[in-house]
Amino acid sequence: MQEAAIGIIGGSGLYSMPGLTDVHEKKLTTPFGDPSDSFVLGTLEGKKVAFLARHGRGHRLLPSELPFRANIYAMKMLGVERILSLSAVGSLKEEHKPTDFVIPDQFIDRTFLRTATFFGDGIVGHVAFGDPVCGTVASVASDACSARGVPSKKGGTYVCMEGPQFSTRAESFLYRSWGADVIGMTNLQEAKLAREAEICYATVAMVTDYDCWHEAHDDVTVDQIVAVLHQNAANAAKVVRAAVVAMPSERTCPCASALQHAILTQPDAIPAATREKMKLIFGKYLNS
Ligand SMILES: CSC[C@H]1O[C@H](OP(=O)(O)O)[C@H](O)[C@@H]1O
Ligand SMILES: Nc1ncnc2[nH]cnc12
Repeated sequence: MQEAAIGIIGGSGLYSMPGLTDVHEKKLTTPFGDPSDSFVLGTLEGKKVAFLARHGRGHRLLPSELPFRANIYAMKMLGVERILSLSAVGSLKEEHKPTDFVIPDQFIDRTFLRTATFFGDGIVGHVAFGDPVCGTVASVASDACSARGVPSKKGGTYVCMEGPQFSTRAESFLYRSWGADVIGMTNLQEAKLAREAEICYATVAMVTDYDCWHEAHDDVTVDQIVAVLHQNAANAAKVVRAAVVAMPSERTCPCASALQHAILTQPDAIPAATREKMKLIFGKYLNS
């Protein structure tokens, strides 16, 4: 049974979803271990949603410690078809001001300590990732910002760094020279795994700071991020609600069939244990 069609992942400063009704918690375990926290299931604007606090309630998990595979696998267990992620980001461009929202459509990977695939253990595959974000969910999120009067920009490149330290100034200048828009530590692995799980994914990136490149602004600190996040929280909740209302029920994007031409391994060469472990993700393509 589908327990929720829409998943919401709350990032730094967003550990619950205001306005949820009929709330109950569900603790899930997966072949990839436990998710960041229990899921909070409920109804938002008449639709069933599943909320997960990315770093756990109480903010217990570093970006490098996040159980990305368990989180996305658990979303799949719940029947989630679309994930809307909320994240704090630093701005790499003057035009993206603290409290503005950006809906990224590209990523640059600067992580090195994470596993970001469901493939392996005898099953090999490669999904297309040229467009790493679902166009439908990104448009819905962007329109929701406009409808709620939140300054936002649709499109932009998110640099995903390992952390937990913030960037050096040389790195920040480098990312600016690449034309990147925002920087954070969490979204790329979620986007990759959601694509492999054929779940649509997009992020509302909430600008909290100018990292450390801007001469007229102090270098980023957690205090500064938390202060801006408090200002952003009400806007984040408004945008999520508007996005949930507007999310179409049918999927017409390519995300739903991302695995169709991705698997290389001959079905009879896949170890039985891997086939069993991964049937929720790959099962419909392993029938022969
Ligand atoms: C709170 S400072 C850095 C921290 O904030 C962002 O988290 P999230 O993406 O979960 O909102 C950033 O990625 C870092 O993990
Ligand atoms: N400047 C920054 N760098 C990395 N992650 C962030 N999250 C919020 N601000 C950030």
